[in-house]
Amino acid sequence: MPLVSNSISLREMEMERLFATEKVGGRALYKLQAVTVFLGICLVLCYRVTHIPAAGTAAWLGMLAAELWFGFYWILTQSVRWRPIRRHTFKDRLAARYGERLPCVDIFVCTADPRLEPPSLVMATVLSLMAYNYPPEKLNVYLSDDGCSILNFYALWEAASFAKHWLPFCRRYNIEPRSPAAYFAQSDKPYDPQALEEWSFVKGLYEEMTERIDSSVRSDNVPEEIKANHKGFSEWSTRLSSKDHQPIVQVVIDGKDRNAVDNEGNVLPTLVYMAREKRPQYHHNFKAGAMNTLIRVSSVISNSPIILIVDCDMYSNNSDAIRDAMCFFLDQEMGHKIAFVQNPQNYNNVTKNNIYGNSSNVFNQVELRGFDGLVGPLYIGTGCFHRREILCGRRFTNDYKEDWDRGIKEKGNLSIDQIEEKAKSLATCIYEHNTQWGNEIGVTYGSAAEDIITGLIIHCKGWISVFNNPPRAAFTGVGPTTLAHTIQQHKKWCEGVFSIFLSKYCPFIFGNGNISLQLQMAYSIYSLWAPNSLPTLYYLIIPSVGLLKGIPLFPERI
Ligand SMILES: O=c1ccn([C@@H]2O[C@H](COP(=O)(O)OP(=O)(O)O[C@H]3O[C@H](CO)[C@@H](O)[C@H](O)[C@H]3O)[C@@H](O)[C@H]2O)c(=O)[nH]1
Ligand SMILES: [Mn+2]
Repeated sequence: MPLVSNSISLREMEMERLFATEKVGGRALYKLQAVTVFLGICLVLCYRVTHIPAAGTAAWLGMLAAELWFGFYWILTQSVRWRPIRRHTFKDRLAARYGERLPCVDIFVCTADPRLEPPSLVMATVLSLMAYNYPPEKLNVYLSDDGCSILNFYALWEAASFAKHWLPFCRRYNIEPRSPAAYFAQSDKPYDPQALEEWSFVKGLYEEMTERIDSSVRSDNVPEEIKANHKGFSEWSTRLSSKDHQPIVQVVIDGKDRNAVDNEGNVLPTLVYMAREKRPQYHHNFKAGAMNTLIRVSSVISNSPIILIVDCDMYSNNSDAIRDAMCFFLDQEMGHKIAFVQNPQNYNNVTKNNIYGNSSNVFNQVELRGFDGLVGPLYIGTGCFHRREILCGRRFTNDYKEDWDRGIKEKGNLSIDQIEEKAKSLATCIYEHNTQWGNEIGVTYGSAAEDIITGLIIHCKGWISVFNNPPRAAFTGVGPTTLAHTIQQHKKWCEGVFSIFLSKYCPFIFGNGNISLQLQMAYSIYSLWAPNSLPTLYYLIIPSVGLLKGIPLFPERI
């Protein structure tokens, strides 16, 4: 009975999978609606072409041009609406198969300005990332400080000692979220007296630490007696400017050191501070430059196969997020094709009905899922797990096998000081000169939307990506709430993605032959945001002007 045995083996194969993919329902209805919209667009265009008036011809033709554009743009958007999919992971199967034999992970957090991104909040993010439900000896957290601020270094030093209490507390009570700032703001006092005692003790420690950090920020100074505690403070013995300074790499916690343990004797994750060299005469390439330096610096300290990139204002909200990502990377059928696992960018300070649309519901709930149905979501800069090799430029080949066991796990012959010196030599301004960094290797330079372009190149090299949107969001952060901030952020994004469209990375040119036409269209939705504003403005302004002047631009009777 070959049929039956076939179906059993197929079922068994399904049971082996670490994640499932399902189509989002209601597609037939959506497609029906889309066909009616398409017909509507055609009818509007027909009417425009066949009813050109004698008076106000130019304005009428302008309306036609705007409608042609809207029709074209609507067709582009269908690429991400046609077949959205949903994923879910099987962490129990991952645990059954691998136990704790999981790959090492390097976590990159970036910050740029202690005035705009308060060090105490950056530390809440760092602590949430150190507290993942993942073997701590396999976690390495790197903070890139583009502001080169002693305040951030001091805050990280404080966070390292608070982590000795925080990590066991998180583990014992299995709390969520693991950002102490978010947790204490949300959680109620526990009823159990013993738990309450510990809760109050840890909360007290956290508040005292935050107060010390905040007061040093207010006075823009770190007390002298504290500076004696760590050799790293001597880097700031001369006053440094954020735009002109030597490279700094300081291993604040060395996870390979047997003495680096929390107050219950468990290993701590490695924690590293980095401020890459900055000189006025060299371009620093913003966040992309920081990420590329971290890729190199981490390669001599931990060199993990997986890299998680997080903005400092986005804390980990789900301590299982790394295990979720591993369900994709370690899946036997698809894992070898997956370059990155992207989580949505959720904001906890923005309501669902925010008037500027900053909660990005359509993008997060519809479009990213639509991308996933094509080849996978774009890389959106934060909340993304990358494979190191692929971020460093590897092309897809079917025979490539990832070495999940890689990573520097044991103490080598070099001392920490020697490792730091080696890392510093990789964080200089001139290191990248005459190399392919920022071009063929690492995050791509030249656009304010370095993330989108990097993701596009990875897709063009044959890899796929995965969108993971678990019920409990993996990351949440602070989004813009005022009109001024919203405009500023949208301007940066619009400029960034439009510059991609005008460059050699234009999805229709660069993607031609490398990715499907649908994916080229999908990328273009965002690349064409900026020009989309022109017909929109025209459509808003000209009909009103026409109304005032008595020139009708819409049919008077239907
Ligand atoms: O020279 C710089 C500039 C920025 N950053 C950091 O980059 C992150 C993102 O910058 P931000 O100014 O907050 O931009 P957003 O508009 O919030 O960022 C979104 O858009 C960016 C560009 O598309 C992506 O890189 C981000 O990941 C994504 O969250 C922040 O953590 C900054 O600290 C640096 O490290 N160095
Ligand atoms: Mn931000």
